[in-house]
Amino acid sequence: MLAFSHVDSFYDRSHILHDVCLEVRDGEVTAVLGRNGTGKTTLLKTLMGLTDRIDGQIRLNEREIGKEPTFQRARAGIAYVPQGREIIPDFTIRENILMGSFARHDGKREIPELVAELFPYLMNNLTRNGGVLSGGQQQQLAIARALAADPKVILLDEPNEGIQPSIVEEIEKIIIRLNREVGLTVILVEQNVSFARRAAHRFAMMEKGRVVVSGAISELTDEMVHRHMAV
Ligand SMILES: Nc1ncnc2c1ncn2[C@@H]1O[C@H](COP(=O)(O)OP(=O)(O)OP(=O)(O)O)[C@@H](O)[C@H]1O
Repeated sequence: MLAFSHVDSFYDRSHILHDVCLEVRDGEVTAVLGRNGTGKTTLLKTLMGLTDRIDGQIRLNEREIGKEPTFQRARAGIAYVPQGREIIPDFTIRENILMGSFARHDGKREIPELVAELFPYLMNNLTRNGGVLSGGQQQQLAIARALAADPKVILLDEPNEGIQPSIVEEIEKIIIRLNREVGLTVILVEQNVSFARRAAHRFAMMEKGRVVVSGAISELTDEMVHRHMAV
């Protein structure tokens, strides 16, 4: 169980998250929804320790991680796939994947079997540079890098943004497999409500830095989507 308890989060003096309470259950997909600029990315960054300051508590099982540095949270099993993917263009595919392995708790520096199984294209092109890949391939690479940390929880920030429609379905299938077959806990920031409904067990809707409604995905009504997501 991952739990935010009355969390406020800041960039310098900008107060972005307000009194966020949220429980993310083990083995489930939790979709974080809301309009642009409502704090979804900041929620993930706060969990990774990438904002400047927080008040409140973040617990991973019984451990309070809210004041720990980012690398310790990564070692505790939380992996982050950022919006925009942040691939290192001049590093090869192999090097980009192995970057994730530095967060492994057991010190192994290897490409996991799971990555080979999920991403045959990457495995067949390990010496190509990350920068020459398409958006969809870079998204796969960013997920592979996260998996190289052998995480228990994976944070995905709009994984289908800017990706060709033909590849979107592939990425969606992989995300669902990571949860249903591999057993990873997933926090998915998503604008596509239809995918969120298919993939997620629970949802949290954000508005102006607050979680305004949350619950089982079956409780997400069209009226809520309209009220909190229509532009
Ligand atoms: N580094 C930063 N310094 C100051 N303010 C920031 C910073 N990053 C984001 N913000 C502000 O925090 C608020 C929430 O942004 P955030 O990116 O978390 O929203 P979001 O819901 O993920 O939106 P999007 O869908 O556009 O990514 C916005 O008002 C944004 O301008």
